[in-house]
Amino acid sequence: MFEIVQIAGQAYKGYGYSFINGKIVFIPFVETNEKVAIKITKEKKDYCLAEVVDILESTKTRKKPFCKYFGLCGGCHYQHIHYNQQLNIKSQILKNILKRIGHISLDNIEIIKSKQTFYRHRVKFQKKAEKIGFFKQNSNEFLEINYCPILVKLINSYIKNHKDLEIEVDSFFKLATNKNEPLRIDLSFIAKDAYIDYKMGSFTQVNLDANKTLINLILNLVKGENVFEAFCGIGNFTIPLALKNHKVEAFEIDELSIETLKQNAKRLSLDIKTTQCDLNKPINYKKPIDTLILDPPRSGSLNLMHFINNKKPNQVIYVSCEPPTLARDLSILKNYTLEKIFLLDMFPNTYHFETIAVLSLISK
Ligand SMILES: C[S@@+](CC[C@H](N)C(=O)[O-])C[C@H]1O[C@@H](n2cnc3c(N)ncnc32)[C@H](O)[C@@H]1O
Repeated sequence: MFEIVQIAGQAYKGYGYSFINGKIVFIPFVETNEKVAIKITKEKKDYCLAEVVDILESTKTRKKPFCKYFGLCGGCHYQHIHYNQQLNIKSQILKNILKRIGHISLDNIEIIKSKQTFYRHRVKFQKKAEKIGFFKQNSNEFLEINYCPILVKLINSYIKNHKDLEIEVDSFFKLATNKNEPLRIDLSFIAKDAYIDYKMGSFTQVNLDANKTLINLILNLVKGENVFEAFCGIGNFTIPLALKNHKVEAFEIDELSIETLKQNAKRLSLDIKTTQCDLNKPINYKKPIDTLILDPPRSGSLNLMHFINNKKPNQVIYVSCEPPTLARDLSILKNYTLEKIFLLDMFPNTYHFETIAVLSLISK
């Protein structure tokens, strides 16, 4: 049975929402104010999921998606919406989440755009027999692809030319860049000939252009000499900060990442103290901190919030890929004002984005 609804607003994770008999219904690939015919696909106690059967009235910001797999593939959520409107939606969603979960009201979010296609440098493919693909939207069903306009052109050429090779799916980029050569983050925009070499297996940012913007933003924001950096990975921020003469101590759980950071620091003759540790456990750190930077996984970091409340660094820079945990964590901080929030669109055409929150201590 079909229902006709008007889209009331946009929710996180790419959905629009509407209500049927007071119950919220989440619908992908729509935009606020559109009138659509939908079919309910899942009914839960508190909400329903639905799919669009027909668009009866569309918005002016709707456009034709540029990828033939859009709507089938689980990767993109917003190709049907003009880019500036995607940014408005993301910023509104961030504001709503900060208010609802963190009780934080904000007038201003500074939006930083990035390149809309061919930006992704790393990917995890699914493989079925000799075929390469992704999972379909909200399922484990395989979808064969021969092209992805979100991935960099190098990876696309690899899909075309080497489709029938036996490959480890998460080593795809390594193979595409010639077997065992180390991968590289170029830092020559900070210091001549500077770079970070790394191997597959550690976390790295997937959009290298937007990553440059992120590094520059952090370098411009950081105040003071002594920096405590939590969840440092392979040193994506650590090495640039040390190149700019900050005294950084970096903390991370992953052994390979810490080893990679150390090797890169050694080659660049940088004096960086690293600690391999689980930041969910109590942190014992006695030295003064001017700026604390954290870039946790999606789960956020309640433990770091308690550490910050006790330690009281002058400045906190929180880099987050998951607004709900960011909002939860910020609401716990005592004695800090939120100076600025940036929305860096690292993942155009998907619902994902990075948020950078800058806070300063009100009083010790
Ligand atoms: C979002 S990444 C950020 C890495 C780095 N800032 C970058 O830009 O590449 C999060 C990092 O946190 C690390 N991590 C996850 N859980 C952790 C924990 N409990 N303690 C310490 N580090 C952790 C991961 O290994 C990963 O390197």
